[in-house]
Amino acid sequence: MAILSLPLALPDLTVSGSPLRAAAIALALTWCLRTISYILHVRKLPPGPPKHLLLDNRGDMPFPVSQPWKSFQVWHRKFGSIISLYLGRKAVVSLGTIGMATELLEKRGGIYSSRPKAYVVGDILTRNMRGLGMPYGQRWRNWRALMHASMGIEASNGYKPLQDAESKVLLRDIYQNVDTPKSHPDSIRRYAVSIVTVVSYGRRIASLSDPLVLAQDKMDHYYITASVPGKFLVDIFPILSWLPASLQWWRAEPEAHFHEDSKLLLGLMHEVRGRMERGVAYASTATRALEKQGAFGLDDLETAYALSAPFGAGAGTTLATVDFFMVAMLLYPEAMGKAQEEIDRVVGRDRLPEYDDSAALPYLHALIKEVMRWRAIAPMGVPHCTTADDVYEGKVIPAGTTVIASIYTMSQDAETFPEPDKFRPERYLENPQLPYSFLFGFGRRVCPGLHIAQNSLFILFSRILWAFDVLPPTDVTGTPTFPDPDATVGGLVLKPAPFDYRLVPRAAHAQGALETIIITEAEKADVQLGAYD
Ligand code: HEM
Repeated sequence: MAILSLPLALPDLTVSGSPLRAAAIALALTWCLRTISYILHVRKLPPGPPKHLLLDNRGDMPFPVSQPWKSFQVWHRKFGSIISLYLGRKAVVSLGTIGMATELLEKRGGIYSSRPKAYVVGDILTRNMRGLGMPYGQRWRNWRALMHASMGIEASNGYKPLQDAESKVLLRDIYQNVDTPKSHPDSIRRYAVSIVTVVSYGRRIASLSDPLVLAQDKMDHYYITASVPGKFLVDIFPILSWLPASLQWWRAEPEAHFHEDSKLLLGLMHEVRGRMERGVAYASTATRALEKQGAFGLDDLETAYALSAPFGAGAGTTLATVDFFMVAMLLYPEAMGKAQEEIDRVVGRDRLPEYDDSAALPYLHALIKEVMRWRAIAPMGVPHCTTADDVYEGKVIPAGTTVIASIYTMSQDAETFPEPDKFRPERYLENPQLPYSFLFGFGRRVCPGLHIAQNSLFILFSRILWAFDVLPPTDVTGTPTFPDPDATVGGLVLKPAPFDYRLVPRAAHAQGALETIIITEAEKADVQLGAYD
């Protein structure tokens, strides 16, 4: 086991006077031992920016600390496709090519599939029961088996009727509000949220003010706030976690949230159990989990937390991708025109695009891939963590190292994607082997929701482009305003900085005909969706 990750023993509290004094001695001793182990390891790590004894590498970043993926790209160019650095006392290894990430995260997945330890959001706030951050091990395997059962290709196909109906409702929302384009993002969010709540609980969301949405938003808001580096000292100085619980001054707040969240999540799960007992539950991750709770090996609380994964990981990611789609359509109208031309040719004017049209729309598929590559919404994936020491090309990667797939660096690699900053769907037509799945991560932790996500993107993009032109807002003089494609907000998941767009019914459609199709289809969808209310 790596020295860096040795669970160092606490000094005997009974012989050192007061617990506080003992804790201070423990802190000092640990700090010394950690520093020694750091010096021993540092030369064996993969290359990277200079390692300092006291400071980490944040001060060396060529880009603002809030955009580490850009600094990683610069360092990959300078030091190679595998680099190391320090964030706090934590060794971080970044992988800058798809090949390298496949080699380590996939082929050596047995030791590269955990998540970095999170003292507050992991140990206290969620008791490590939220899937995205769950440490590798039996509980994660149980959880992941449930995710596969409810989001594999076949199960995902089962959600297509829902995505079909919800996207019709969305088209009507957009059509009826063309004059208030600022309402479109909320309409699209309602779509995305409704999909993940049906996936989790078999229950659709008709309005964003649904108590389920408000409660989950509140829960996720605290999770994100508590994850901000620096919010809790213990995440920077983990040895503080050795203090007796009664002295852990930071503990009360996340503990209280844990109890509140557990109540909410158990309540949502019991609601499904009740519907199952009454024989009115729609098939979902919850029904699958509860039908075979023993087989999945998850108790009630673990099951309740497992069911929260699609909301946390699936709504924001889909929305961010739709936002970048809008940005790309505004900046590259010729690509939008080509996709519309293909849709018109295949679908015509008398009906909406359907999933059955998928195979006949290669340009649209290329456009979806290019949106995701051009502005990767998860520029550093979700960090993995090693569970054993490893040696790669003579360099040591100790157990407990945070391992990042630098998806931004990969997606902007000019050798694989010439002129990477250009939005050019044609590149995926010219070379159908061009990588794309890396945008969903690597190895055993690869995104389990990727089929659901792809099905959503297909039906949303095809129908939006069939019905509307994406156009920039204009001022009183008619001058258009375009978004800056490099202005982004977020960290783990990126989205464009706030920007405006208009969705204008296409002139290609006779106005009355477009309205008739959109309204008639949405009315049929309302009836279908009644089953999920
Ligand atoms: C365009 C949309 C999406 C993108 C780009 C995306 C991307 C990712 C990435 C990069 C990861 C980390 C993989 C790794 O650790 O190597 C991930 C994990 C995950 N995603 Fe997605 N995702 C998307 C949509 C969704 C959807 C719709 C769902 C659910 C309905 C979902 C559920 C999850 C879950 C539960 C994990 C955690 C997996 C684990 O830790 O084992 N994602 N996703």
